[in-house]
Amino acid sequence: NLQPQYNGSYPAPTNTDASSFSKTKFDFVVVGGGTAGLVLAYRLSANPKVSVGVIEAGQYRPDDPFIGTPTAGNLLGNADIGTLLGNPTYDWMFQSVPQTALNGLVIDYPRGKVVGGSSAINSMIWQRASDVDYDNWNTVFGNGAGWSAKGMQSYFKRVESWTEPELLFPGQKRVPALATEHGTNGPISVSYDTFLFDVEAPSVAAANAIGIPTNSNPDGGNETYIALTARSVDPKTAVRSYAGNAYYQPVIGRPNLKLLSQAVVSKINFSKGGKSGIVATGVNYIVDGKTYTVSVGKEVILAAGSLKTPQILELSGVGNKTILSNLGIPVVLDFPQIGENLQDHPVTLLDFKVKPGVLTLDRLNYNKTYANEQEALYNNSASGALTYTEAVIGPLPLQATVNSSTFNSMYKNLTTTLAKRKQTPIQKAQYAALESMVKGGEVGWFELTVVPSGGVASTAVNGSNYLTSVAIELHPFGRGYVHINSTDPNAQPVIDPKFLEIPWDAEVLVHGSQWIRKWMHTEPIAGLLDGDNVPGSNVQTDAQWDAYIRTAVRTTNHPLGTTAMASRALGGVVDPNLKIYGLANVRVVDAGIIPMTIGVAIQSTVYAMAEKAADLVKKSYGI
Ligand SMILES: Cc1cc2nc3c(=O)[nH]c(=O)nc-3n(C[C@H](O)[C@H](O)[C@H](O)COP(=O)(O)OP(=O)(O)OC[C@H]3O[C@@H](n4cnc5c(N)ncnc54)[C@H](O)[C@@H]3O)c2cc1C
Repeated sequence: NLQPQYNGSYPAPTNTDASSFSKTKFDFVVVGGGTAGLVLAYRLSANPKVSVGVIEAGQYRPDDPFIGTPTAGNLLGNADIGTLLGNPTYDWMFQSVPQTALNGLVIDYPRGKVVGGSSAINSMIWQRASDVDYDNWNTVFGNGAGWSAKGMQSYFKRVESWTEPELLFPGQKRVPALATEHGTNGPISVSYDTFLFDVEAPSVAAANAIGIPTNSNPDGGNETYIALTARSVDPKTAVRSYAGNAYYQPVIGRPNLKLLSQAVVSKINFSKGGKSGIVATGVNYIVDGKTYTVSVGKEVILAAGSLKTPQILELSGVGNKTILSNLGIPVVLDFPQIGENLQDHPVTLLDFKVKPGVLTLDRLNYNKTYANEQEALYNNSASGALTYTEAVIGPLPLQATVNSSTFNSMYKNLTTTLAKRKQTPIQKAQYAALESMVKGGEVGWFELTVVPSGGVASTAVNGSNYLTSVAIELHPFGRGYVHINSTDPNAQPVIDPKFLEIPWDAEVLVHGSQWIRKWMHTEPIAGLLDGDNVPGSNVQTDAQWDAYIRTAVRTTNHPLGTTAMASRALGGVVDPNLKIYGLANVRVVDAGIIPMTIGVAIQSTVYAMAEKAADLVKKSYGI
């Protein structure tokens, strides 16, 4: 067996316990041992003179095969296939409030609750956005050149140990520039699928046939069009590479790094009135129903994720004073922008029947002999179907999926809608940037994907094969929020992504879904399919598609923006050093600081941002 073996039982012990942790005064307390939090822990504790304490609500599960095996966990973030999502050992299992524009539909919001956070349960897709997305962080949001695409590039490389692809898609060339974009000595292994099913290459060829080229270097500043997508998987062992095994396991022995697992942070404690202003003095956390306090020497770093960091701030008295006062929480700092500006990529689902004999992932579910064979291959040689992650992904400019008259009419409707809305300063800046981006066609607006299985858009019939295509809107205009409605730190926050509340967002998904159907009816993929499944071919007109997608919207699991990095004038929550305005020593380092959605899946950006944050923290203290 190629997997490294942890021979003990789960949850595995870390290197501290609740009581000894509370007796230590750490230089830095990191709240959340997830994707970004563990990058901070790894980098800051590299200096033996710096003490770092990490508090993580989930368990420590080194070498857990459900986390490690690419297909065991999940293929698609929001699908109930697999063992990680909807399983309280790994997942916070949040849900949105009923979505007004989706006839009250409630959206499942999985979030990693384990050492490694969401990187332990995600779909492992590894993408980098087009330059313009990061350049906006510099110019539109006022954060300076360090946050531009150029300023971030060395941090993307610092994360990665990249291995070049073995297989190539139709239309793909080996370009040396792909290698120079990537790092080769970083903690996260980045590689490509070595096993594909029968539907990927024909799908790419069909897209090529209708004018969508293959992009041989999607990481070189232009993400658009179809690529063989990289993934965070170790190519030698075919095991998921994530914050837990890449940024924590190797440094568990550092005496100056303590990670307390299964502990829920309930509050940051502040002192007020001194010349430094509002200073965080420590953090409260709950283990087995008992509350402990740990003190902090330098800083509290919040890395609890975009849906939990605002909750911790609000429970600590930092947030909208009306929300806090209604719950009887004493106000430390009135900060109405905390928890606002929630953005996410909405996705809608379509599936198609695949002809008998055409290999898809479904065979693992209904054919025990095949499943056993593939399991043996995985265990003995790190190969076969169990190594699979989604490979065909294409962020397309909107103009590639709709004709110019449709584009012009959509754009006109958009400007009319926006003109009627009251916009906050950050929304004004975002909408202006989005309008210029969509017209420029430099970024992906609508993303196509191929999932070689059923069970996502509809219930799979045993013995049948499917192709699911997930249609994602990459730069939505909808803006939601996450806030508390309870003083209980274990209660889930109120999450409202406001999916499709701006009609443009629905139109993008309607036209995108129609494009996907056209694509799937194009050879050579058409010859492998047995017709539309869900929605059926009775769905034809724009109005019928609109009605369908409002039943089929899910999250792509990329919530962000709830503690946005932007200038004060725009209503940002953190400054370009990721420090919360108005607090002396609290930083946020998680997906919440990303000010606006980017045109790709976000994990590589979260890692790179956290690497940069570690440098910023070190610089502030000369360590
Ligand atoms: C199901 C799913 C699929 C995804 N697929 C992809 C993909 O394929 N590609 C991609 O690029 N991105 C993907 N993403 C998104 C990506 O994984 C996340 O955006 C990223 O990992 C977020 O990192 P983070 O550091 O902000 O938060 P997280 O990694 O979620 O870390 C937050 C940590 O804080 C802990 N925590 C929270 N509250 C408390 C508290 N009160 N006390 C103590 N600890 C606390 C949590 O348990 C968690 O470990 C996916 C996400 C999910 C959930």
